[in-house]
Amino acid sequence: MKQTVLIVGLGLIGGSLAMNVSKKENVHVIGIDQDPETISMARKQGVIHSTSHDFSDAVKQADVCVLATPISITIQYLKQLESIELSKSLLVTDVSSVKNNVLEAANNLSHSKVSFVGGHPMAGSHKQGYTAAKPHLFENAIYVLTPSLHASVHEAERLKDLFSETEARFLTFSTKEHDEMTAVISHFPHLIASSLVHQAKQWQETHPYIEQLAAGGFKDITRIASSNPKLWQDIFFQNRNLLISMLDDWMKEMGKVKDFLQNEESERTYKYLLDAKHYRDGLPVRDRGAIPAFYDIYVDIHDQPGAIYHVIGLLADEEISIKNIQILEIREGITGVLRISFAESDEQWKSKKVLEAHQYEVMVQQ
Ligand SMILES: NC(=O)c1ccc[n+]([C@@H]2O[C@H](COP(=O)([O-])OP(=O)(O)OC[C@H]3O[C@@H](n4cnc5c(N)ncnc54)[C@H](O)[C@@H]3O)[C@@H](O)[C@H]2O)c1
Ligand SMILES: O=C(O)C(=O)C[C@]1(C(=O)O)C=C[C@@H](O)C=C1
Repeated sequence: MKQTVLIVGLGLIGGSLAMNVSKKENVHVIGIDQDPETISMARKQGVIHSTSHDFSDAVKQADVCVLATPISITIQYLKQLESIELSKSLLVTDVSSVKNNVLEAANNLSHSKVSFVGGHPMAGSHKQGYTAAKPHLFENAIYVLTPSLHASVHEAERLKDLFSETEARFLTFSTKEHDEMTAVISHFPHLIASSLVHQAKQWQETHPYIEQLAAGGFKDITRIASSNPKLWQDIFFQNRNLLISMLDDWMKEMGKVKDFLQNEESERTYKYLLDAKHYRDGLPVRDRGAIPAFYDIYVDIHDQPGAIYHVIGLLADEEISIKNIQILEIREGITGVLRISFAESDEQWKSKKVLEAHQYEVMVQQ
């Protein structure tokens, strides 16, 4: 049976989801975005089949609605649903990084035709907008579902089926569990990354060479500070209470480390670093199934003669051995993506470094 899927917000996340949903048979994708340029690119590339200037009109045609806008706007759209007259049932989901206020709005809906299952694909980028969207963005990533009070298991299953092309792995959590865990592994680290950049900026006033010295370590730990500040302002305020309490814990923890240093407690300092290393080293890297595991990178290339040859040549010059290479996406005039697989993790990271040194954009599959 043909399904009509409305995706509101075709930026990094909504655009990437649309690229997957539109691959499915019997799905008609309606896209809405406030930016006309975004709509025009998505239509040209066949990522959406039609568009609308009116949310209510589009919702009336849809079987599923995906809200992929900034969180506070997603909440406004959810509230609007209450007063829209629908002739058929509508399954609504979102992609918001913080869930408490979204789920509160969804639980408050008393529309008999609307059910809501929250969603959060745990993959992204510091980049924004449709031009940063990629069909493989969610491959192997965790996709968290947070059903509202009125949703059934069947509705969560429908979403998993709709997003099956993403190859994400679905997990269901309560809103509270979700917001606590994402505060720890995403929102708070973002705040610390921004604070480290501020510290460097202040030191640069008296040490002008700081920016030249900022190498691998500083760049790795602060990459996310280059994200869209408007989006993260929203995330911080949606998860404000948890961030405040985590800041208190962090300052206590830093006080402890300060004591180690002031009291010259080298053993305890060593143990602090060792415990962190053990936990970090033990984080799951990737799934190893029956098929031999490869270590993949994704490289953005432009649609021009010799583009693939150039990438392979750079790796060959460094004697890096490639196990597999796949062209994921090349359409005339737009960027394509190469997936290159290696047998060893070291080769994967070395390739990233080599290609980035030649201005390629590289994503490592972890
Ligand atoms: N960036 C990430 O890494 C990431 C990861 C997972 C989830 N999320 C969540 O995804 C959502 C979107 O983030 P993003 O990174 O895709 O942002 P983005 O800026 O790339 O995309 C947002 C899109 O929404 C459109 N938009 C804004 N207001 C609108 C409105 N009123 N009506 C219609 N369209 C509107 C914008 O034009 C843009 O195309 C956020 O809720 C965020 O919490 C982000
Ligand atoms: O990789 C990045 O740049 C991200 O910030 C992605 C990231 C994360 O913190 O892991 C950011 C926000 C999302 O809600 C989910 C994923």
